[in-house]
Amino acid sequence: MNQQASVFHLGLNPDMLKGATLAIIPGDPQRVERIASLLDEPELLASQREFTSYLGKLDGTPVVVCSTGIGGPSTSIAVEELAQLGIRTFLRVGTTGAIQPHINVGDVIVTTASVRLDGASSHFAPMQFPAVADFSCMQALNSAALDANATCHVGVTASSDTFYPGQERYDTVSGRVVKAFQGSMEEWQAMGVLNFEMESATLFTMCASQGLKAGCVAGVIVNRTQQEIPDESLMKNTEHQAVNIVVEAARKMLG
Ligand SMILES: O=P(O)(O)O[C@H]1O[C@H](CO)[C@@H](O)[C@H]1O
Ligand SMILES: O=c1cc[nH]c(=O)[nH]1
Repeated sequence: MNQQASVFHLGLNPDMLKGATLAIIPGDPQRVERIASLLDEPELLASQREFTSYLGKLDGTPVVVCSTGIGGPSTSIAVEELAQLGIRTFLRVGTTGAIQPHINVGDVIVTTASVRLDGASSHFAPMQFPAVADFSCMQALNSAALDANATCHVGVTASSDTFYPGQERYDTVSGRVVKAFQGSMEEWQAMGVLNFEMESATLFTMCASQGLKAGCVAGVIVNRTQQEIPDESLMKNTEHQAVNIVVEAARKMLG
């Protein structure tokens, strides 16, 4: 904490959180206001770098919404500093690329555990430690998805530091992917991995290894077996569905 008792990056101090213990954490700062609008009495707290935060209430209980930015390093900062401020449960809501043919754009995925294709998680626990979601968070997210009549897939996610090589994308300047990732998507598919995203490995490892709870729901905006570029209008609807689900899951966690 600095001299004003604010944490280093988020621009928040303990008084501002009013005792909140649960945070909803999207990657995109622009998603924060939309999530906060579904809470009672939403109030902008701070906006610094990739970290925009709001406080709101669900059935009278304070809830924080704070963006993590893209990837493990910034996610680790957001989660660390929110935990310093008293947050104990983290519900990530993101967008994702599915890699199994039966998953459609518009579906949602609740992650049970993540393949640790990130670097930040190894700063919290050795690679033998699983990046596993908290069971009660998974249950709340799955139940909220069913209540919303969403098509929900529950399973393992590959969570990568990079959007391009780590997710075996060849539509890059060089057109190359390093050998370590060539053929990796096919291998994950064969192992039943559902999707790619970029934060859950760090989030789950740091939470599971430090007595914190974490869950992750993501809206499917592309299916990598069909297309690389998302349809903008479908993307917004998918994102909104995932947002509605995470807010209702938060309500269940607090109830
Ligand atoms: O939509 P968000 O939450 O940012 O999540 C996904 O989108 C970003 C990549 O486009 C990565 O952060 C990935 O995890
Ligand atoms: O393919 C995708 C889509 C969203 N986010 C990712 O990390 N990958």
